[in-house]
Amino acid sequence: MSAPIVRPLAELRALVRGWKSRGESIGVVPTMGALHEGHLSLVRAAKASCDRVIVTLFVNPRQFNNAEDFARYPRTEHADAELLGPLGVDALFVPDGDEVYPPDHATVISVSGVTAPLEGAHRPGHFDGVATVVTLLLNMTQADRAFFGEKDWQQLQLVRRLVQDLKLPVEIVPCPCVRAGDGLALSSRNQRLTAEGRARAATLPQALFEAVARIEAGEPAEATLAAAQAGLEAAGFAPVEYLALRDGETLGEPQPGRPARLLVAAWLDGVRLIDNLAVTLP
Ligand SMILES: Nc1ncnc2c1ncn2[C@@H]1O[C@H](COP(=O)(O)OP(=O)(O)OP(=O)(O)O)[C@@H](O)[C@H]1O
Ligand SMILES: CC(C)(CO)[C@@H](O)C(=O)[O-]
Ligand code: BAL
Repeated sequence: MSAPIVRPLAELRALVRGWKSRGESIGVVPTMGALHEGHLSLVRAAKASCDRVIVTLFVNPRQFNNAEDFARYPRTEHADAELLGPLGVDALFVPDGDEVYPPDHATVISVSGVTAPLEGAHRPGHFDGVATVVTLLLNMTQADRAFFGEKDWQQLQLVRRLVQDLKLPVEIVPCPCVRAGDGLALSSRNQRLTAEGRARAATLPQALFEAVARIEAGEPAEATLAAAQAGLEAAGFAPVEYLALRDGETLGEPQPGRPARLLVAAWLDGVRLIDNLAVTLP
């Protein structure tokens, strides 16, 4: 059986009111659809700790800095609902664009600092779109807990900052990145790779794992990252937008004694891939 699709906000609000009146906790998993095992792991985490689970599916036009990327983004709503049914999802909320952003919508949520480098620098406007829609989705669902994947590490730090700063009454639950057998982080954009490109894409996580091992063994980060980038370019990644060692929370310069993160964004055959790993600085 498919998960029930809910479109009007009024219908979602009625469900939420009923659940809250019975004291049931609500978890939300925000997505842009084209669901895969990465998303399903978030849903399972939500089911494990919440009485009710809402998955949202909204391909948010405001976070696409590239019109072609928006147009090509996979849209598989009915297959998504079928995948979610057996997991016991209570509602797949698929709001209409006009209800999320009516013509007179005039509010933008902008988080500074953590959003400035990396994705923020390469996708202008992207994080304003994410912050605005996440705030809307949290308000629309009234969730007690919201589940986000560590695959989108910088997005996760943005959401944590946003929730703290706006004092939103929701707990943000980070969920580990789910990878294919060859290490590639699952992502709906992987579907755009050819079979040959998909095989080569595993070079990306392999380069990250190797660089992390070297840095943790005490090799100088700068030279290690330069070698890793050259390896990626030799494997056909072009351009490598960034391959950077950062503080895991602020995304600023890494600090001794604090968790660090190695993050990458690189294009392979016209498909933009991102990934990241934890680094314990020696
Ligand atoms: N491999 C994964 N492991 C864990 N969580 C994931 C994974 N992929 C996506 N997520 C999480 O699922 C949520 C929805 O992500 P989204 O719908 O953008 O999926 P996606 O596959 O990452 O798509 P995209 O191709 O846009 O990157 C986010 O919190 C994201 O971090
Ligand atoms: C959090 C999110 C659903 C907001 O549109 C999106 O950025 C995503 O899928 O990671
Ligand atoms: N998973 C992040 C959504 C995006 O790339 O727009």
